[in-house]
Amino acid sequence: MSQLSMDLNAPETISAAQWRSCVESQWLSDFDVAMAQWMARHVPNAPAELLWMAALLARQSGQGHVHVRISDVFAESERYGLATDSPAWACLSQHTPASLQDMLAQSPAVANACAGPEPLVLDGDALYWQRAWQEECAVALSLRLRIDTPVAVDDAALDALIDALFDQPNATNADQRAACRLAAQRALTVITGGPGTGKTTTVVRVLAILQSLAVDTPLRMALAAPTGKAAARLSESIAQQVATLPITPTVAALIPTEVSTVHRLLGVTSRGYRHQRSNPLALDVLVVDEASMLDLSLMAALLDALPNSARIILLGDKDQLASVEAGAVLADICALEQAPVAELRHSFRFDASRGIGKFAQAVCSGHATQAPTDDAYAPEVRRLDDLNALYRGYDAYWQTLHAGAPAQQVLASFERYRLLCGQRQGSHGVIAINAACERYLRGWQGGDSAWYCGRPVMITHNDYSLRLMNGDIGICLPEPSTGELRVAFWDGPAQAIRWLLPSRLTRCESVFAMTVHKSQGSEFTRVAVILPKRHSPVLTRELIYTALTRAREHVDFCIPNSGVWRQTIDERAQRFSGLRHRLAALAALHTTNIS
Ligand SMILES: Nc1ncnc2c1ncn2[C@@H]1O[C@H](COP(=O)(O)OP(=O)(O)OP(=O)(O)O)[C@@H](O)[C@H]1O
Repeated sequence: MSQLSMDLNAPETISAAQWRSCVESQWLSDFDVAMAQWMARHVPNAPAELLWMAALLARQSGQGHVHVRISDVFAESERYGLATDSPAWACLSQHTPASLQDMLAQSPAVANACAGPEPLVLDGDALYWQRAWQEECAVALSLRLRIDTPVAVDDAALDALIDALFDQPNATNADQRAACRLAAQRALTVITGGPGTGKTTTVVRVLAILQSLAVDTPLRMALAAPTGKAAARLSESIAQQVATLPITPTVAALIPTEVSTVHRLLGVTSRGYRHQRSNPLALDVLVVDEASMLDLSLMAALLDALPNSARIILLGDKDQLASVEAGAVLADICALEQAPVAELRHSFRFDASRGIGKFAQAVCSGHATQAPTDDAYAPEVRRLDDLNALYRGYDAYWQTLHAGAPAQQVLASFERYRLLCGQRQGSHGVIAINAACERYLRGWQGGDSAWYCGRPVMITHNDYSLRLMNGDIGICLPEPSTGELRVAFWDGPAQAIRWLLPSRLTRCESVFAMTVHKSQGSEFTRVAVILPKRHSPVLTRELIYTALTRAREHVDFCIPNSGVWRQTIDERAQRFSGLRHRLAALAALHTTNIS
């Protein structure tokens, strides 16, 4: 789908010149136009209104929204990028929201809140792609079923297990104890908290409790995360935690320590996922870490593959950015009334009264309206606008590299520092900063080949034949036995290295800098956050919070325009979806049926 591009010979309800001007003004992408043109070819006499709305829906989906509400388009046309002098607005504004809704409802391309062959669905005044509508309905039903299913637990046994696994109740473990209780009593639980609040500590205890309560029946439990990086991090900390628990060897042996990616768990094949309703996963309990990164489509696939009897425990930080793809499932569940959510508020990593911990709270609450220039957050958080100084953050990596250290050390050294940009484009975007950082670091090395010793690359798509996932990072180094340049990747949890020929990596890019979005699920000792000179809607409070909490010890902020900082803190990330509403409506239906 992403290969689609504008078709200059498409039927001319809307002229090629009009489409081109939408792309040139950056209101639409080539892909958005191609989607509308596809509609023009397949729907006889498609009116211009339908095509503009299809293009607008494609644009909004690209920004992570699941649907477009017609009333919102009229009430907030600016938010949708509809300039008053644009041909799209000239066409749409001839209508009232109700008349546009009626017109769309008459179209053979639009189904009326039901599954069917039509590419679009109108549900109330919300317009969806057919697939997204079906996924949202399925996710809502499956989550609601679990929220409403009571789980019988022996309370006395549960209390005894919690007492055995935790110190006496105190201010720092009270939330964790409550999270364990909730997770034992519910078929769906969200355990949310910022960095180092004990999500892993808690979930390991939850698994020990569930297994102990099941007595002699071994539970089939699995752990998964949306990215390879997040899976590797969880694997490491779970294994450490299980080893320290006061539990019997039998229970310990049943707690999984291997963490798979969600894609791998589902078993990706060329025809879709191996596990789905007709071939469900053989599981009683599934834990998904970094659940804020789960998009609607992946969540739908996961729930489809899980038997209804399986419990789900989602771990994540509800204040972080949502998934790259459309949807915000974790945030939607957390926003429900009486949601099965346990929040861990005490951070064991950051002191809430200083540095990163204090600044993260100020960002989250919207109080950090001043860029971090004062001493309130120093020395952990600094403002540093000199880009060359930020590039020098890679000095230690460059030294490890040129000392001829083994690949493991070079990869580990690279993981200690990262430049994080708010966006891809522009003079302070990922593309330009990567190029500038490469020039700066390579200055003395000479040569201009694309593949050079020390080039770090990130894979930009899932490549199952090479066992590489979107987001995996490798470094170009001389392979020790031949001295030839190859790309070194971590291979499994045992610190092994896999070497691949650069020419086999067809879709990858240099990664001295990455977007904050792409950094989700990763952690570094130090990060530098680079904001652009002009504000854009992707710059939000949640983006700053996510960037800041990627760092374990230190954060530098490069803020070329102080006004952009304030606008960014004032802007909230919003995802338009019907999931929250659908979950609430299903609860109301349930209550009515019972009464
Ligand atoms: N109740 C507790 N008492 C003492 N130390 C704790 C407690 N809970 C967690 N810790 C410690 O705090 C640190 C962070 O815990 P943990 O890794 O479970 O947090 P997390 O929320 O999963 O972190 P991350 O943000 O990396 O995902 C660990 O060193 C852990 O041992």
